[in-house]
Amino acid sequence: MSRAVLSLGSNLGDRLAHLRLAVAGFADELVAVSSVYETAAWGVTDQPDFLNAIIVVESDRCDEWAWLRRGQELERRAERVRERHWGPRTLDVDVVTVDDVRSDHPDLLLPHPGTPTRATVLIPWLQADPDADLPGRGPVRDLLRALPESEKAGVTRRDDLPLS
Ligand SMILES: Nc1ncnc2c1ncn2[C@@H]1O[C@H](COP(=O)(O)OP(=O)(O)OP(=O)(O)O)[C@@H](O)[C@H]1O
Ligand SMILES: Nc1nc2c(c(=O)[nH]1)N=C(CO)CN2
Repeated sequence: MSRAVLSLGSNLGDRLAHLRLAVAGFADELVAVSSVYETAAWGVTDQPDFLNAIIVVESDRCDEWAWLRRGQELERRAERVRERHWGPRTLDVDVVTVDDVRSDHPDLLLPHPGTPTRATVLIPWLQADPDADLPGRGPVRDLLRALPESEKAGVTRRDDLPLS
């Protein structure tokens, strides 16, 4: 059995519809789903706010590469156009972790290297799985506690935007 944590993001077009498309694409494998969070853009900051969420999925038919391919297929279905690094996108599906798998292959870095510093990942992940652990780095709860308040301030839970 393979268990993956996937980060969903959208800041173009109908953002909620794009996240819902991703959740529907993993409907048969869903174990946990966070709320939707509205988040100020990090990295490239002159772009619209994102909606972000975390889903936890499980299957005995997927390995880490299959989870990546499934996410990329959903990005294509959302008509994502790659224009700019860290730029606006209809749908981003990042593989945050797959069990304890470590990978330094550039096409699939695991755990996803941005995870420890991204409140946009850690906050919804902790909600979806209060016992979450980032392999090699420890409890998500502790990583989140270590982040500056300024990083967390831009992350707002939006329970008025249900994923299903
Ligand atoms: N853990 C991972 N999850 C998703 N894509 C990954 C991962 N590790 C490496 N990649 C590679 O990253 C490339 C796409 O990156 P993308 O344009 O989505 O990056 P980004 O989302 O803008 O930035 P970031 O990865 O820092 O969030 C793909 O070629 C994909 O194979
Ligand atoms: N708030 C927020 N900002 C971002 C995000 C994201 O998912 N949320 N993704 C990016 C590229 O992956 C760049 N910036």
